[in-house]
This record gives sequence, structure tokens and C-alpha cells, in this order.
Amino acid sequence: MGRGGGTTETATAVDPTALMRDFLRETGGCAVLDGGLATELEANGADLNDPLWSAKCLINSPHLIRKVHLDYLEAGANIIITASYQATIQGFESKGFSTEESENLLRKSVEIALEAREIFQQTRVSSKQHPVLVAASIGSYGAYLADGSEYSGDYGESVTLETLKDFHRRRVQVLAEAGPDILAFETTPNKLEAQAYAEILEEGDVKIPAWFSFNSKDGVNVVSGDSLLDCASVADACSQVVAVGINCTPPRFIHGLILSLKKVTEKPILIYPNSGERYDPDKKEWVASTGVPDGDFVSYVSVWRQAGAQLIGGCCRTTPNTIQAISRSLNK
Ligand SMILES: C[S+](C)CC[C@H](N)C(=O)O
Ligand SMILES: N[C@@H](CCS)C(=O)O
Ligand SMILES: [Zn+2]
Repeated sequence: MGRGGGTTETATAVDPTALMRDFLRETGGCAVLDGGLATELEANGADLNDPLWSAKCLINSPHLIRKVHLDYLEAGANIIITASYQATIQGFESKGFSTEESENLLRKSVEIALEAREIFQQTRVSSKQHPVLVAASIGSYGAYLADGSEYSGDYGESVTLETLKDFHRRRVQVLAEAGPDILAFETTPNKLEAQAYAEILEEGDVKIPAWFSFNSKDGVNVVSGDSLLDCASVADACSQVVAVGINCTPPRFIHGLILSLKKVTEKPILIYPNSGERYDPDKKEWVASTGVPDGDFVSYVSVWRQAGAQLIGGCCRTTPNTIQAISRSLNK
């Protein structure tokens, strides 16, 4: 797998927890995740005002995706998350791609991240060990809807557990087989979707581990209003899930949410908050006024670490500067 220090490949095949356990041992107990991918693509000139959002760059500008992955690796990230958050077979098909072409675009998201890791490891001058995992992003059904409903988690009554399983199953399979180390089910807005993910993993066709990460806008529940404790319990009960956490949530809520997670799981906790700004789904823009500057964001890091988070990074509107500051604050 070329993670740059791992000895765990054989163990991982039989024990899903081995990958995360050995990775965290190699990183000294705490690892650095990357920052916002889509928003950093925008900072590099990409126009994401499209139903595919960041997945549009898989079609038009894969070089930008590779650049942003490399920028995060240079900033100190131990985990890079692929550009597949809003990449779905259904979304690509509605743009006129065939099923085969759509599946190839999913694979491409993983290939770009693997390539970035390869470049980083070959050109790295420091001899200090720096393990790197590639996590394949799986955004929610709400992300595919492209109306910001991953921040409401309200899909209406016609969307059932089976709808969500049927929506995600093939996508998850294709991404898992493209060679990432782990699947990142992220910005998960409700319990039903977490159950769908767990049931897909339990069907047995997906051979790699996963993390489940939820988002909150009140610091107590996930965005739909479902109990975070219930959602995290679904993750905890699924043996393929090797870390549970919170992403794309304002930094000020994170400490309390870590304490809640610890009530229901002993699995490693990951947190990668956004900048604290609000997303306007109609304009596909961030409302800037309430944002937390990089410096303030990073001042929370030691508190999150002390509270028990073992994987710390950033989500939307965080940058390589944020990640470098997180990395320094964790003495990397
Ligand atoms: C995490 S949100 C900012 C992703 C974008 C959203 N699904 C949209 O398409 O507007
Ligand atoms: N991994 C995605 C998450 C969006 S909430 C990104 O950083 O663009
Ligand atoms: Zn985000």
C-alpha cells in the first residue's frame, strides 16, 4: 500500500481495526487530517457552482486536485481525503456520462490521491517518518441533491433505508476497490444514512475499514435533530468502522461533541471542523462574517486532543495554513 512505514497490510485483511491501531501507533497516538478540499480547490481557481460541486474537478481539472492533496501533505497531513464527496454514479450520469465512465471517474478520485502520496513520498527530504493514509470520501445522499440538504438531513418520507442503500452501494464498492486505505463516510446528517452505510458494510463485499463522521449545528444533535449518541452508536456497533467523529461543524461545538462521543464509543475519535462560516446552498457560497480565523481555530486543538480526539484536521474553508498550524500545535 506504500503508506510509508506500515507493517500491517496482512493484518488489515483479517482485522479491520489493525489499520487504524497501527497507523496511530506510527503517528505517536494522534494524526493530522487534511483540510477543506473543495474550498481549497476554489481558492486555486476552480468554479464549483455546479451540482457536482468538487467532483466537477475530476472531469475538468484533476491536476488541481493533485496539487491540493500535495499542499496538504506538505502542510503535515497524515490523511488525505479524495475528491469523491459529491461524486456519484447518478450525478455523473445526469451529466451524460455512461455508467462505465461514471465509475471510472470515481476510481480516478482515488488514483489522484494515491499519485499525490507517491509523489510526496518520493520527493520528501526529511527522514522523519510520516505515514500517509488515503481516505475515499463518501458524501451523503443530501450532498448529491446539491441543495445543501447535508445540513438539514431532511430527505422526506419517501426516502427509506433501502433507497439510501441502493443509492450508495455500487459507489461504495467501486471506491473501495480502487485502492484507498479507508472509506470516509463524512458530513453524515442523520441516523438513517448511518444505518444504510453500516448495512452496506455488513453485506460483506467491502473489504476495507471505514470511519463515520457526522455534522452538527447545535453542538448536541446531528443536523437532522437525530441524537448524536444514537448515530455514533450505529457506528460503534459496526465492526468495520474504526473511527467515529464530527466534521463540517463549527469549532465552538467540537469540545462538547467529543465528550458526547466518548459516552458511546471507545473507537478513535476524529474531528475536522469547518471554519465556522455558514454555507448558502443557493449561491453555493460561504457567508464569511462569522468565520473563525485560523489562529483562533488552532487555539482549540490542544483542548480537543486532551478531550480524546486522536485524528484532527479541518473541513470546509480551512486551508493548508490551518493544517500546518494544527500539525505544529500537536508537535508533529
Ligand atoms: C458540504 S456542502 C458545502 C457541499 C456542497 C453542497 N452539497 C452543494 O452542492 O451545494
Ligand atoms: N471532504 C470534503 C468534505 C466536504 S463537507 C471536502 O473537504 O470538500
Ligand atoms: Zn465540509
